Amino acid sequence: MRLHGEVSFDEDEEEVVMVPAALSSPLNGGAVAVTRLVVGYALTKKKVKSFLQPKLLLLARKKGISLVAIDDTRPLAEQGPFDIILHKITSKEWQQVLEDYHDEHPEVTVLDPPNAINHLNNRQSMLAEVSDLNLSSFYGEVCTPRQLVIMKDPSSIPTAVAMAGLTLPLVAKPLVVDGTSKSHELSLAYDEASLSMLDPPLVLQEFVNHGGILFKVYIIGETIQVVRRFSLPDVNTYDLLNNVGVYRFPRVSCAAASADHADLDPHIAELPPRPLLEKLGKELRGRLGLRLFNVDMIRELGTKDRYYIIDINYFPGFGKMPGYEHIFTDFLLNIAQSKYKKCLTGG
Ligand SMILES: Nc1ncnc2c1ncn2[C@@H]1O[C@H](COP(=O)(O)OP(=O)(O)OP(=O)(O)O)[C@@H](O)[C@H]1O
Ligand SMILES: O=P(O)(O)O[C@H]1[C@H](O)[C@@H](O)[C@H](OP(=O)(O)O)[C@@H](OP(=O)(O)O)[C@H]1O
Ligand SMILES: [Mg+2]
Ligand SMILES: [Mg+2]
Repeated sequence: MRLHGEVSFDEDEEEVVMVPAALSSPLNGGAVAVTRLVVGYALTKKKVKSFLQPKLLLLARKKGISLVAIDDTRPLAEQGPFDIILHKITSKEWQQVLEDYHDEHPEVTVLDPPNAINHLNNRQSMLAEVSDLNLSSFYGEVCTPRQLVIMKDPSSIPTAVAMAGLTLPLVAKPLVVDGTSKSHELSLAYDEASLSMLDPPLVLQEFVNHGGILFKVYIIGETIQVVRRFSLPDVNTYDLLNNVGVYRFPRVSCAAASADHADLDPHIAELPPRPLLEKLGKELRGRLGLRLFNVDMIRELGTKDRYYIIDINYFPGFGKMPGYEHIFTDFLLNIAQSKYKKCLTGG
């Protein structure tokens, strides 16, 4: 772990060494460590507004964490030094800058590695990582809806869906997830013929009735927090028989408005069991190689413990999580602590 090297003397003439937060114990020679953790961030304006809220900035400062904006008009190598780089920029140029920087500075923690994030930028690879989870001994079964990727030729979609045996209705989702509003333009298709009106590349995912409530499972390192959100309403047989066509629907479930206090059927609103979420979080961190993400999970209507993962988001709207400022600052400090311990033990 690199010390930040700023040595100064406080009023008691006690040597004070500016070091990363991990070095919170007294240094040899009696110098008292004044801890400081430098976190460089590369985020969009929208993300800075939603994530770097005053309560986070204040608490970070109290905990000795400096959050420093990375200037994308200057070479990254001329900025810093950083202990951690936090980012959510999708451009290939930025990914290359970050990878080159990390080659030169392996001691800097990158949250999260671009090649791991890329898995979530495609709705096929996103769920491929979780299609074979075997968590049934942990209070429930977690799977993914059947889906079909369509790369081109809209006219081929009805036949492809019939051949794949997918059950209507289907949710049509852009294949690429790149942070643009287009990647969130979803539609619900009620009949096969109408599918030829869709615009590939896309993924067609079987719609699973789930009582109109979705569970957002936020994961920050080893911390897991689940909230309820309003979701699309169920589609019953009558709806299917009396509707044709493909209908765009607005972004649902990412609104901050939680459904946690709504008057809901307990069978629908009951949260997934904690042991299941803990096991799921551990599995996904390992499989995805990520520490900052959330999972959209639904419970199939009428079942007690059959869950579907329908979406995974990198660095989502943590600012909507109750108490996120405490969770996130502790997460950053824990990274520094574990690096410091590795330094001490040569681990
Ligand atoms: N297979 C499905 N079955 C039932 N409902 C679904 C399914 N897929 C999506 N939905 C509904 O559509 C909403 C949006 O889907 P999804 O989360 O995949 O889109 P998104 O653009 O990635 O959203 P965000 O990233 O903002 O969470 C879900 O919150 C849920 O309400
Ligand atoms: O925290 P939830 O409720 O899940 O909402 C998030 C969405 O799931 C993400 O898809 C958004 O990220 P992108 O808009 O970059 O895809 C993300 O946008 P953000 O990165 O601007 O916060 C959030 O809207
Ligand atoms: Mg979602
Ligand atoms: Mg998403």
